[in-house]
Amino acid sequence: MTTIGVPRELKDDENRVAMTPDGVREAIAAGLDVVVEEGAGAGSSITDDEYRRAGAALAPVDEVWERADLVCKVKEPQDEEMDRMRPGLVLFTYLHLAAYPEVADELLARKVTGVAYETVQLESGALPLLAPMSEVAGRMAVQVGASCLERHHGGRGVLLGGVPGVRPARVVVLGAGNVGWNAAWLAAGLEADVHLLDKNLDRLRFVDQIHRGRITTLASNRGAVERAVSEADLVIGAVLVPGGRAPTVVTEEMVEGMLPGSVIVDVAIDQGGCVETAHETTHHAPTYERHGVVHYAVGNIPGAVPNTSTRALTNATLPYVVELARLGPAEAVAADAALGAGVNVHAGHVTNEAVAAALGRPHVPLDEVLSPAG
Ligand SMILES: NC(=O)C1=CN([C@@H]2O[C@H](COP(=O)(O)OP(=O)(O)OC[C@H]3O[C@@H](n4cnc5c(N)ncnc54)[C@H](O)[C@@H]3O)[C@@H](O)[C@H]2O)C=CC1
Ligand SMILES: CC(=O)C(=O)O
Repeated sequence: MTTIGVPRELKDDENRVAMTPDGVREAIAAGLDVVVEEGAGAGSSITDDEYRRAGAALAPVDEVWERADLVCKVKEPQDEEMDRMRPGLVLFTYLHLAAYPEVADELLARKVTGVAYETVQLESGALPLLAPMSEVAGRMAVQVGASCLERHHGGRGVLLGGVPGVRPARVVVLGAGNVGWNAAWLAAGLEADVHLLDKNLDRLRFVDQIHRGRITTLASNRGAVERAVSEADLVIGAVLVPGGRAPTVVTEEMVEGMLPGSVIVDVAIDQGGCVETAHETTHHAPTYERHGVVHYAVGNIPGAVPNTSTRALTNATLPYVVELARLGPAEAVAADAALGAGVNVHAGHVTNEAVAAALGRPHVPLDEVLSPAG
């Protein structure tokens, strides 16, 4: 019988866990075994007893990694976890290998099958396992941006919604996907003056219709970005090329032209960031100042609201976890092309084309190295 392992997360201030007790119940009902690290749910306010009642075995960390055929995590493996990577292990988690090439090197050398939540992709292009955390991060980007704008946090001292007689903050959102739309929606709800940019005009049409003009939509190009950013109190970076490194949309020169005390929240930092002056920060030390502009670029934003995020994540991942565990990776990717797109590395090869391009490594088509017949 396949065993699913769920270890505690080790990334800085990462309080999510990869499976809820309800998820465990469903996996057990599908005929699988689940072993959860003792205390893994504590950060999400889930007790060991809740996991036990759902049917999981609780075990110390070494036993979880040793017993599991499929390890479900939230974030990319940390340095302390690398020695646990072994040939044939299936690791299902956010990997963001374009931003963490050293993690890719380890997974390749250790011949792990690395299935990345963020590149599981439906035929429509949708990213069903990135979407829930993008919804959380987009909404949080507005609340952290509002806080960074406060004077004692280094910001311009502007209230997002203004007050009668005083203009609201100008919020510029780059990318109208799941992060960007959620951010724009929340900022508009707080009565900010919201400008949303994307290269995809159909997406802008959709947002415009839903919000009936309440959000100003703009086609994204260098000129439009430069003008929008120069007038912004808060800029939220939310562009994505699936699997690839984030394109630089805001250059250092544009940052130099921003208002003193304005704020950048670069949510796309987990793919390398779309603002040239952004580098990854942590929940412990989330901001720094560059050219008079406050930068916030936490790579695991939803980790700050784990009660919500853990549940939203399991809601989306569970069917794929069960599919992978029941069928094994070869049968599962043959049965579901969306999962195939999720396989970034297998048996020492990079099997996702966009990830290979971002890493500057050769791409080996998945069906050449992982198929039911093979
Ligand atoms: N830091 C964190 O904790 C988190 C980060 N993210 C990241 O946020 C980013 C955005 O994710 P989603 O909104 O889910 O992606 P998405 O695919 O839903 O949306 C991305 C949008 O960017 C647009 N785009 C691409 N290139 C562009 C360009 N040059 N100019 C303007 N628009 C462009 C696309 O047309 C698309 O509408 C990703 O990198 C994702 O990994 C998501 C969740 C948490
Ligand atoms: C998407 C991602 O990297 C996160 O939720 O942490």
